[in-house]
Amino acid sequence: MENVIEIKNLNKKYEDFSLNGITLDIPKGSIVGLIGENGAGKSTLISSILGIIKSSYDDLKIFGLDFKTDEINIKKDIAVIFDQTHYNEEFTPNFIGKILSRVYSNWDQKTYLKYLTRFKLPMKKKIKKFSRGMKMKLEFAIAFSHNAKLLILDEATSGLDPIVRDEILSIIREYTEDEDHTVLMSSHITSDLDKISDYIAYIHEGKLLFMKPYDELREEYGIIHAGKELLDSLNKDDIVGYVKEAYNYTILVKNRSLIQSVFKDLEMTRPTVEEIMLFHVKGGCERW
Ligand SMILES: Nc1ncnc2c1ncn2[C@@H]1O[C@H](COP(=O)(O)OP(=O)(O)OP(=O)(O)O)[C@@H](O)[C@H]1O
Repeated sequence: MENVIEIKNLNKKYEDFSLNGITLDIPKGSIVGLIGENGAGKSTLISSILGIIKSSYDDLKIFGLDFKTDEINIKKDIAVIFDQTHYNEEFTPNFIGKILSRVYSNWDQKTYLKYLTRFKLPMKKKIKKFSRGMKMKLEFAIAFSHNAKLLILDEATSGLDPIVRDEILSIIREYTEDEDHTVLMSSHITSDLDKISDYIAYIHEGKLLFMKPYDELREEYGIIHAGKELLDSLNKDDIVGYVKEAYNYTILVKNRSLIQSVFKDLEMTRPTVEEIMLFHVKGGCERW
């Protein structure tokens, strides 16, 4: 499988935090959801990949090109959307189009106008008068108008209402219908990632815990509601974490099919991304 991003042993050290030995491949044509608690290192990783902050690594390739020698070429094909617009709020979409047509050699003004119309964004209104949803849609219109092959979103959908978020998820899905298009997306709204991710990459305290296909995750893990007796009879290595509720335990297990083959009548549900994250972080505890 072709990879759009290949990172080998990326490290970044701050005084009180370090990203440690991140090795990660992002497959072409996929949507990769990047998860992790506050301060886990998601933004630091994204900024490192983009060269916004300086990090060390054994290898960083994007589109098969070496980031150290081809940064400028690589960046032409990347669009990044953060949780805030980085355009001057005095600008209008009309003016931004004019500027960007000079910045990007592959700027497509027709496509830009098409998206502005589709998103109902007024050409001549200053961005400062836009709602947050409108600002994010403008970012997407821009990203899609210079034919970016890699879209990186860092908390881009936070603070948006469910309807706008849903619309944005549809736009992202539509974007990846072209198999040359890839998305790396960090979000705390894990239900959004449940809806669209092909892979989940999980960063915890500066380390990559795993990067796995979403379907495999749902296949591998299971949620069990049971009593202490069952908790005690499970193989300890299969228990990712558990929570004691009023009358029983909620347990996140690995090796779901193996457990099911031993405990045939046991009811197991498939966990959401949020449950996988919570149980990994909290381990075994009385309650969250
Ligand atoms: N410029 C900086 N100088 C020192 N420490 C920093 C700097 N930028 C980030 N950090 C620290 O690095 C750690 C990781 O931050 P980062 O923003 O990457 O986490 P995150 O996973 O994106 O968190 P969140 O979900 O809250 O956005 C934090 O402890 C933060 O304080």
